[in-house]
Amino acid sequence: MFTFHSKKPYLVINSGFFFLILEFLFMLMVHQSLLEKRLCVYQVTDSKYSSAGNVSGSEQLCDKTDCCLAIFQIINGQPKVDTLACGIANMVCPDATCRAKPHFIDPYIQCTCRTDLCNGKITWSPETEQPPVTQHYTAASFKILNTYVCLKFFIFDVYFLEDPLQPSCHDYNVQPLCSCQIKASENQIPDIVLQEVLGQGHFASVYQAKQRGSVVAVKVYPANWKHMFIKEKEVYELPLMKHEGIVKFLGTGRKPDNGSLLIVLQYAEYGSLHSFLCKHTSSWMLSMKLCQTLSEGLSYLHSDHHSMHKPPVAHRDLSSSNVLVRADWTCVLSDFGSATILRSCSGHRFWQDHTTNMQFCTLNYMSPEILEGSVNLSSSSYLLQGDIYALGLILWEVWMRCSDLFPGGAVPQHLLPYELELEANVTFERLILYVSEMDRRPSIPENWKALPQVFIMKELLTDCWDSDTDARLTAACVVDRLISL
Ligand SMILES: Nc1ncnc2c1ncn2[C@@H]1O[C@H](COP(=O)(O)OP(=O)(O)OP(=O)(O)O)[C@@H](O)[C@H]1O
Repeated sequence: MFTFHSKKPYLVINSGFFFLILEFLFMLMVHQSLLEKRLCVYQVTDSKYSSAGNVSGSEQLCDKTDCCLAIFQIINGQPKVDTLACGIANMVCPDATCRAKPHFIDPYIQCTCRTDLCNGKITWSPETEQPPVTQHYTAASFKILNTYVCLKFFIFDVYFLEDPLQPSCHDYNVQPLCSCQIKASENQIPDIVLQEVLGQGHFASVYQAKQRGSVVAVKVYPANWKHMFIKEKEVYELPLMKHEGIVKFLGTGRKPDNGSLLIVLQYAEYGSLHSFLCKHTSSWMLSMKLCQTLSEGLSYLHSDHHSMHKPPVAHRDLSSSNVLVRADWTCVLSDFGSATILRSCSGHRFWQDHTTNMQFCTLNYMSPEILEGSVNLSSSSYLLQGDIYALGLILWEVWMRCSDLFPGGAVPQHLLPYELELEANVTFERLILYVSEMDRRPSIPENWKALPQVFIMKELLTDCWDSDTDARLTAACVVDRLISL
């Protein structure tokens, strides 16, 4: 293997051994990079960010990623710090320094970078063609304007490549909202009188309100969350979004006193499915009505009526809190703040890379592939499949409150998925271990086994929350299976 010349020693290595050494060096580098933990500037208002690593003063030692993250809001032409912290697990950050990218959510910009404390220094060039500005931030100068991101998000972006060899594709273009689409079309809706608060979310508050004698629900976004308001409004305003399974959208408006932005919706008398299940048990027929109307709503949301310009929409934050129950015990989908419109692509190929699109979904309902960050970035169908996983969990929640499924026994209190197994405060770490690594799901009670329909129900749940995303049912199939029950 080795040949030494007497004067000049040459090392002659056979190719197998050469590659072995290369592999060893590569493993060593990987090992080193794993040992080396990234240090990021830390300044956030949302304590959830602290779970991304150990915080010491204004610095954070990242646990799950090599990337630092920075989010800025442009105010009066200058970037102001919004969030500085470690990125989320599996984030990809090709840049060594923090080079701000125009964010499709106006007026924010963001960067990810992979050198220590790189997120404390941003290079940003405003659209006005001014020379690039490099801003340094010290811990003392940070002024946090808004809480922006929580643990519950993942990140992607879309790139398109013309490919004449592939004139049509079977997938969808994940449609980012660009600032050119933002039209200030909100009108002041007259005669709205806000009454009691129905719910308080991450960005908005929902009120019961009176409008010309009718009861309506009004979602109020503070003026500085305009981008979230626009994102949700855009989904409601899609063609053919009127459906029995989707909460009726009545219009938008603006509060004259403080500029808050309003989305006016049909009022759902029982509130969220979550609060309904907390207060009520249901018969078999009622639980089937809830499940079926919910699945029909999702099936419609996912449907593609291409010729009529209704693209499929992935909800991406499906949970029992984002499903409403009307007076006739039918379910409607609501809260499209995280939804993604999947536009058909023709003559284009695309792939997705990690930049930004926030997903504020509820931890318990995050599918294994989203928890792991191992979503298939070459396809957008994973977004729909993520909804199906959440749908399976909600069906389980409904059936767990069905008195006919616990004959002679007490119906358990309402439980969120995994609440029994992992207790009320489910953490990301415990959930990923349980759901992904152990491939476990909410347990099916023993009582159910005596019932004739349980086999189909179990199969339906299993086929919704399968860890193999391609093995999951479509929402339309879920509807069919429920009808067969
Ligand atoms: N149309 C409605 N009728 C009755 N109650 C409603 C209606 N819309 C929303 N709510 C109540 O308000 C709560 C919050 O609504 P929504 O999820 O739209 O707000 P959000 O700010 O997006 O919340 P989150 O950030 O937690 O998803 C719901 O869980 C529900 O209890």
